[in-house]
Amino acid sequence: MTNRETKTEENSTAKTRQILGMKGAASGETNIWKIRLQLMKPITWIPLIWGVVCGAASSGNYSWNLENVLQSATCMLIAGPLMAGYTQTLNDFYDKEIDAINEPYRPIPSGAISIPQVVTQILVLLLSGVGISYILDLWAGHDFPMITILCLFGAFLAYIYSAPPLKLKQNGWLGNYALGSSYIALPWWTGHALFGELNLTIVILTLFYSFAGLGIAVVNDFKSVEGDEKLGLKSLPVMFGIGTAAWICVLMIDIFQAGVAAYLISIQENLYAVILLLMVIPQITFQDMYFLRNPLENDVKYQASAQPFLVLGMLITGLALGHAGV
Ligand SMILES: C/C(=C\COP(=O)(O)OP(=O)(O)O)CCC[C@H](C)CCC[C@H](C)CCCC(C)C
Repeated sequence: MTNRETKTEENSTAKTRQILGMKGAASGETNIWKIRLQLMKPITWIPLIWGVVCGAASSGNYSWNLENVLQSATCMLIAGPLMAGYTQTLNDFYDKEIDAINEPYRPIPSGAISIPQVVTQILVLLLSGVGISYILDLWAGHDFPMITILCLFGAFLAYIYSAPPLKLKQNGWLGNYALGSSYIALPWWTGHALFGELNLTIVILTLFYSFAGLGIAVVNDFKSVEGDEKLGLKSLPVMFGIGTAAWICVLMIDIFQAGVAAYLISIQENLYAVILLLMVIPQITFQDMYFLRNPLENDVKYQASAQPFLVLGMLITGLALGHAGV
């Protein structure tokens, strides 16, 4: 490959990263809609959308008719573009200073978008998310507006995660559990509540599963150790050092998935439990091959290789719960 071809390829990768809201994005974008989309970090919508699918599966009531498809698509719109978009924009709004150190090319520290434009975006996304949640509750015939309540709860969690005085993200344990649970449990509850009755077993099991999400959330912290340290953010890599934090991270991911498999065995869903355990094996392999060897270099590579198996395991669990009628 010639130098010119390599440069062109690097440029297009940086552009893609910019649109998806990933680290290493290109700077200098002037189209305001692309900048707005970058702030909403579309890459982060995927787990929330997937969580809704898992919840629909665990309700045991999802059927492939047009109304259910449209209702689940609306729920995914709320969870992904609207509420995850709101959360990410709000987070970047409160992270101006730290992003100026860690990711200065991001839209706010680079000055690509003004503060009033950012505030408008936050409000529009939040109000649309809450409004459409209420419409979805009416459409699903809910006496109690569960989807709206979950949406408001998520909005509140997103606020205390990013904004002072609580700013949960400053604490490695609390912040990452809030992140893990709102990416696993919250959309799961929403999908389940849309098609069935949300119950305590689902709530507790998904909160348990969210500890694996905590591990995944910690992987995200290795990229920003320098800025976090300077600004006193107590992420796990800052508190325990890179090596120990990487081990905490992988143990959380593996042990809590295995715990969920043990629960599936306890409710006689043995086949689903075995499939879930089989999904953990490649994750352990990638932890050994990439992450534990060099967490700073291989964080993204590890996520890209291992995450598909974690999320498939979530769907297997959802199907098992739906099958068991939990
Ligand atoms: C902003 C979030 C993560 C980014 O964290 P951090 O600043 O450490 O990372 P970067 O350096 O990459 O910026 C996510 C925070 C999640 C939050 C606690 C709550 C999310 C709420 C849901 C989006 C609400 C979904 C409701 C729906 C399912 C009805």
